[in-house]
Amino acid sequence: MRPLEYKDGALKLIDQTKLPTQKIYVECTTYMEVAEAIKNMIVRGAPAIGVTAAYGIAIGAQSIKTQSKSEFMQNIEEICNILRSTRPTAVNLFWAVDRIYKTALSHMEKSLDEIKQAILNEAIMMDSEDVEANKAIGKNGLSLIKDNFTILTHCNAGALATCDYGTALGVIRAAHDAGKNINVYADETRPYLQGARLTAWELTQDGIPVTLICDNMAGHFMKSGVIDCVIVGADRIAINGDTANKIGTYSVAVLAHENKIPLYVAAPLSTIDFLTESGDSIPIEERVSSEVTHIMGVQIAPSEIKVANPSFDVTPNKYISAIITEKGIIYPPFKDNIIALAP
Ligand SMILES: CSC[C@H]1O[C@H](OP(=O)(O)O)[C@H](O)[C@@H]1O
Repeated sequence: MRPLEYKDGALKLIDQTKLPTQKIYVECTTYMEVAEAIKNMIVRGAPAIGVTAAYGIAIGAQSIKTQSKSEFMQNIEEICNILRSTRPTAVNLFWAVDRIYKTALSHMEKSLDEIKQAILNEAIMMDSEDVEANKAIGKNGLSLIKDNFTILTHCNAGALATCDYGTALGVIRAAHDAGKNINVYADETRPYLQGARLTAWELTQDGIPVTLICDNMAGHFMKSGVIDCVIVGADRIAINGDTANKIGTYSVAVLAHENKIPLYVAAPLSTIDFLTESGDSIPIEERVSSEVTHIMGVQIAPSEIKVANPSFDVTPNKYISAIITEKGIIYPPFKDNIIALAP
């Protein structure tokens, strides 16, 4: 199940704001439409928004008419900055934009048409690399999942958050396909309900047993011995292992720690920020109030109410048992073991 598909100058996206009741698509033919799709969470999820931005630059490059290479690169820089400005927390976005920009620079001796093609080829390569990375994450995570495990997950770190297969849900898919008879408890994940709307939908589509719970029920099911482990995705992992993920992950992590339940982060290396020492300096996106005061357009709070809506929080490394990547499982001491993987 892929959230995005590039073909002949257009990027077709599943409109994730409409799932699960409607599976409709949005077609982006300009880089501004791609930027709006990321900003408005038509496409979301750290790896997915990175590759989406890469395709956005490729589409933008095709529209640049100048025959001057310096003007072309100025235009590319403007497009990159617009895509960088869409959302601040997922480091994959910045990693992807930087990789495309460097691709353009490394082909400067070529013709403009060849540079445009090189940019598109790089975006296509990043797309397929992400899918392969997710399948490797799934395979590497298998050793942590015992038969008959009940796994709690938060938000959606599934195929819809990546280019396919998912990270946290990649481990869950791999365990299910390996016949481990696992079942999943999915937090609804207020306020945007990625768990209720997306994870529950994905796992149901795949025939993986899933129970939807409200976020405030997670502690009860941990304390009562239902949950065997927690697996979540990530938007930015600092080199000391502190991890930014969907708001509510920190609460889940503290509850898991209190109940001696392992919490695993599943993420590709493109989610590790090798320039950030700790979670203290990870920017946290603040989103619009209406995401809290309305559910699917239905008002549930007074219009004039003051709202705080941080879209992510940071889980300190002491609450994380291991980080599952495509290169293998990273255990504490995270800083030494993460730096060893630095490009
Ligand atoms: C596979 S990373 C998914 C990651 O991104 C989500 O955030 P959002 O839905 O706001 O893009 C959430 O933090 C997931 O864990």
